[in-house]
Amino acid sequence: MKAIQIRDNIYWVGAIDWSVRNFHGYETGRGSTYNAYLIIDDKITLIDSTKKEFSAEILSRISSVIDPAKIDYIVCNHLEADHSGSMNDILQYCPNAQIFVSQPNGLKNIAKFCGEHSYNGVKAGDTLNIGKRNLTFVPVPMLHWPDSMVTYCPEEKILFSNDGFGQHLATNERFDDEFDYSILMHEAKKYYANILMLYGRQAQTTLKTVANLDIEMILTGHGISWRSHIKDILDLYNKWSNFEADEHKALVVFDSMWHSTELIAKTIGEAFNAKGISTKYCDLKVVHYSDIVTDFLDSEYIAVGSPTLNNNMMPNVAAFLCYLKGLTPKKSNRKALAFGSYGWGGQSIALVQKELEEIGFDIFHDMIRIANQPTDEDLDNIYNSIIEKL
Ligand SMILES: Cc1cc2nc3c(=O)[nH]c(=O)nc-3n(C[C@H](O)[C@H](O)[C@H](O)COP(=O)(O)O)c2cc1C
Repeated sequence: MKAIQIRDNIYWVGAIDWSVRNFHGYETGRGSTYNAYLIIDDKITLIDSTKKEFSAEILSRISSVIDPAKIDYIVCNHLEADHSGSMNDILQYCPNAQIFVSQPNGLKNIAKFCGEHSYNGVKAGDTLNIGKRNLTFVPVPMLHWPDSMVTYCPEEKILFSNDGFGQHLATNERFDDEFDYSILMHEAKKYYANILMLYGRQAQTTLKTVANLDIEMILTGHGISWRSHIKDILDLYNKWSNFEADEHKALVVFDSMWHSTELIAKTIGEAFNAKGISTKYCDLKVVHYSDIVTDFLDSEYIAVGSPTLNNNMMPNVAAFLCYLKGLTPKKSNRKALAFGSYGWGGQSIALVQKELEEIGFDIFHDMIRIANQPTDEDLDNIYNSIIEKL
């Protein structure tokens, strides 16, 4: 397989994963890529690698430019196996290559990911000269692991951003001006929501650092890289990392066995719409939670409903709330409501509300509990009561 030239003597040598549909629970309907970059300078330098399953692919792309035995330096911006998994296989060809990883967090753990080798720890601002070019290391802890860092090349004005600004997208195109803009931005938002939403503070710190750099290209660790829409993606990261909500957006998330909770969900949505708040229905039987959190990222309101099943909420709803709880920053101040139908005990609704409170949402309306199927009168009451609160 061939490398793709990015600039003179800089190549993309990553792998395209057309088939991946589940990435640690995140539904990746458009696949993904594991991006790695090769710089040919006095010291031949590889930046990041791929999942282990793609060792042959990265090695063949590297081999289309140089003999992998000639690699002098490898930069590991992030230990996670999608960026480091093939490093051990690559090192079989260039056992004397020097490896650079963040210090202390990368250095502490890299052997567990890449095997026993000699590693060099780098700190904020450390610079590695590779010939005509320099590489400056900028650790970005918890964006999204403790070891995460980005690498900047001032001579090229390129930021190798690893997981920052990436998207899960399998594509032969490498740059933002070669690909459908709205799909790209949607996937960038989905990536931020599912991987980085919890780490808004760290993203803000990174954005401040990035703002001081002269950047012509952001070469990402996944999907498409940025050269024409850098300002757009930085502005969006600023908005997302501030956790800014649109007061005209609501989500109604539910599961339902016999449609009663579903009827309540539709009524709640109609009330939102009547107040000019655009509402998305998310039936957990068919909408994946990684898509729901993408919409949640900028929705002011969220209503979550579950019928009672065996004294509990539905498993789908519990899974969604568990995922949402893990990703939502503290003090999020989003507005929430619990609802559902039940047959006798009706425990699910209070359990949902408790989870919403624990996540830190403002409960803007009393929980809605309806025994069995809601009557027209029940639905009218729900509609009017919600209108009153909005
Ligand atoms: C398998 C099963 C278990 C149930 N367990 C409970 C329960 O423990 N407590 C309760 O109040 N209702 C229970 N119900 C009744 C449902 O909550 C009730 O039928 C409700 O109206 C269903 O809402 P839905 O139409 O949104 O699915 C159960 C129903 C089924 C089918």
